[in-house]
Amino acid sequence: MPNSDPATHKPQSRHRSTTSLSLRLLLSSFSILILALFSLRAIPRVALLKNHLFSSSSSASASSSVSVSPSTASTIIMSYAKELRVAQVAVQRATLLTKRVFHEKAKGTVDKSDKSPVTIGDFGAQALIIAALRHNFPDDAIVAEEEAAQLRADPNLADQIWSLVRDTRLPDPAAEELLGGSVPNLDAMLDLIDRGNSPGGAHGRIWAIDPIDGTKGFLRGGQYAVCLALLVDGQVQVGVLGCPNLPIDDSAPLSADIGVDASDEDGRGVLFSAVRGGGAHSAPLSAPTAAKPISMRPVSDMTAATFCESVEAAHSAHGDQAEIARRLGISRPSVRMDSQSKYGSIARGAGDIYLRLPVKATYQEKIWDHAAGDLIVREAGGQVTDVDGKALDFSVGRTLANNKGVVAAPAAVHGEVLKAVQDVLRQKSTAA
Ligand SMILES: Nc1ncnc2c1ncn2[C@@H]1O[C@H](COP(=O)(O)O)[C@@H](O)[C@H]1OP(=O)(O)O
Ligand SMILES: [Mg+2]
Repeated sequence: MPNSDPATHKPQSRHRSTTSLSLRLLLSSFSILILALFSLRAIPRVALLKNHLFSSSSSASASSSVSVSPSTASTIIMSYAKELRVAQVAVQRATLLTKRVFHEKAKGTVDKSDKSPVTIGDFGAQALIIAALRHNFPDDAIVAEEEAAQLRADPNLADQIWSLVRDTRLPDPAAEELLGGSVPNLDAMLDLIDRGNSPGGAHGRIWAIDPIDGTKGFLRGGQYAVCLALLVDGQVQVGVLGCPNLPIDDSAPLSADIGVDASDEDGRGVLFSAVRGGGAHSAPLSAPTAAKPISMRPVSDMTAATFCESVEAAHSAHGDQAEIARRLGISRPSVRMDSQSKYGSIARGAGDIYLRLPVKATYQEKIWDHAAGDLIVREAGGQVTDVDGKALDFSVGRTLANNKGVVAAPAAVHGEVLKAVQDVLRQKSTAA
């Protein structure tokens, strides 16, 4: 029996039935595709699949980002939309506190057990960020740099921090409400600070916080950053860096003196953020939602490249880094600045390369010093590895125990930079 049109009961032509069959086939394949896309979207690890499919093989196991269409990027960002929003606003609020301390002559500095400095700004910012995370994601683990033991033994110091935490509020009531509002009292503040004691690891959701990265820069009046990242099963999925003393303007040149006598006035204060697979963005620190995409600058002429390094010679080997730059033919002097501001600066193409060669063989980098910056650079088109060409491994605890040093550069030239790093290190070990 030929098919008949139910409306007219007239027999349909063969051509029409073939067309409708193809149309049905086309429609069902389309629905399967849509269903597949939706189920991927339901899994926050859609980006992981994308990175797996497209990951660069130019340098060992390091992964770098690839460009995706704006609609794919926004789908990926949607997977972590709440985490991103909370992280951005939590960092913004914490910088309101750090900026107050930055302008004080006395910053309530004490030495930690490892002799590194910590200020009332570090403790206060950590309390505010953890309060926001606990309010929104009570089941997530937290790895944060500071602990409250010293404050419990020093009520005067604890009081100074409490008055800062109590009085720091975002001007936008809705944003403040998103973060859960004020911390109730001093004891609650101390407990919050101590909530950052997770051992880290390869499983589950773990936030990594450095409340003031570059404390030495903060004390000197240089660059510093408030850093927050979300790791899921050991992979960085969200990264946010608040840099109060960097220019808002992504195209502002990286002046040689950017790391000294910094200020947070006159067009300064930038918020970098990234969601894995969704690209990297920057926004004024005062307006986190006004984010614009950023990308690394292509390096067509290595001699004109700008490389960034720590101010502190104890944190990275200036001599080795100068030799690497010489081998690469880089003619400009390095730009020195404290903190993960270096990652943000190369991610937006103000600089090109970030080198962090180990000074002490035994030092293990901390995950909170790199997680956000690593993702932001990779999402801006960069590649980040250690000196052996391995991707930074955030899955082994509070430190990057499987890595030595950091080499961050645009993906296209990372191999060339890494080769220079390895040549210099090989030469040094042969000479020793
Ligand atoms: N020997 C070291 N090598 C590398 N990084 C270090 C060393 N000692 C301290 N750091 C860390 O360097 C970070 C600052 O980096 P930068 O030099 O890029 O500004 C700080 O978080 C600091 O950690 P800590 O806070 O424990 O002192
Ligand atoms: Mg730090």
